[in-house]
Amino acid sequence: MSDVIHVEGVHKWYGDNHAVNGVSLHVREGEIFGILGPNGAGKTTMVEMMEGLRKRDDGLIQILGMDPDQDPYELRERIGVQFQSTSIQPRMKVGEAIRLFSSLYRKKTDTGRLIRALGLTDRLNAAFEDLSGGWKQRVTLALATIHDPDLIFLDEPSTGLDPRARRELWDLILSMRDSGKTVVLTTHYMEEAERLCDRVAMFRKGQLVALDTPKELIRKQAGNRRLTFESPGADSGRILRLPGVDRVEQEGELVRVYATSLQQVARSLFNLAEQEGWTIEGFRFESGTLDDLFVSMAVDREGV
Ligand SMILES: Nc1ncnc2c1ncn2[C@@H]1O[C@H](COP(=O)(O)OP(=O)(O)OP(=O)(O)O)[C@@H](O)[C@H]1O
Repeated sequence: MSDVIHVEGVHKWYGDNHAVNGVSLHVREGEIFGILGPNGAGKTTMVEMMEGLRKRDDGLIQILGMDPDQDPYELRERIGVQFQSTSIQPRMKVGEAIRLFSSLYRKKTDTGRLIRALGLTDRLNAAFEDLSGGWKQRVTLALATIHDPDLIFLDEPSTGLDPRARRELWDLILSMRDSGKTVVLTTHYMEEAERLCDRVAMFRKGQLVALDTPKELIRKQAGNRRLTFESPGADSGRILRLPGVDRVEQEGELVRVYATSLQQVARSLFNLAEQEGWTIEGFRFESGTLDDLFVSMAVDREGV
């Protein structure tokens, strides 16, 4: 598989703020590549430098073999960028928006097919502002892909959608990959990244701190597995001092214990409960999620 995106040692400063700090990564043809990180981590800056919307200060970026700072117009024909729904005229009808966007590109495509694929046939006469969140996202997806781009950038595509609309949108994104497109997706939802992404890049304070498949990221992360139980009397301070425990979370009666060796910690935990006279109910082992990884990375790096 060839690389569609090649980023090498890229930096961006806003005054003294080192917003992107020496990032290198490759995105392969036909994958869904996730970009994750807390607010202000540099995700938007990184993605917009790839799209040719912001200029880098240092390093190399090649998108489909082009330098976005040198060939922005050529690049625009080959990539699709999903705009926020707020950038579309509220009274514009769906069909009008599709015709308008289609006229902006040299490449002429079968818009009828796209309209059918996204299920928009019955919505062509609806004004954009009258659509629900899920339909608005479908329209912005149609507008981003109207010129049949090879590479599609999606920025938090499922924000504000209800669970059903989110799942439908995920199916659409997966079908794009199935048809050979490469998708770069920025998201705050770990579940979205786990479900959709072939590989995930985690950003923090302008740096790339991890890059792998969601499964490998979770597997490699020490202490990302946990055991969970309910107990009215559990003392999280005491549990944290048990050998092998990395972290303890307590929400009311619910306790989550993160550890590398869960078996050993489970034994000590039951002993502790017996000594201290508190009960353990609903005890279970749970495998880690990207959410856990995200939190533990934030904790590690903040030193909290
Ligand atoms: N146009 C700008 N001018 C000055 N500083 C900026 C600009 N855009 C972003 N920044 C700063 O650069 C850093 C990275 O911001 P960026 O928006 O790229 O992060 P992000 O990870 O996309 O955050 P979010 O998830 O909140 O969108 C932040 O400290 C932000 O305040």
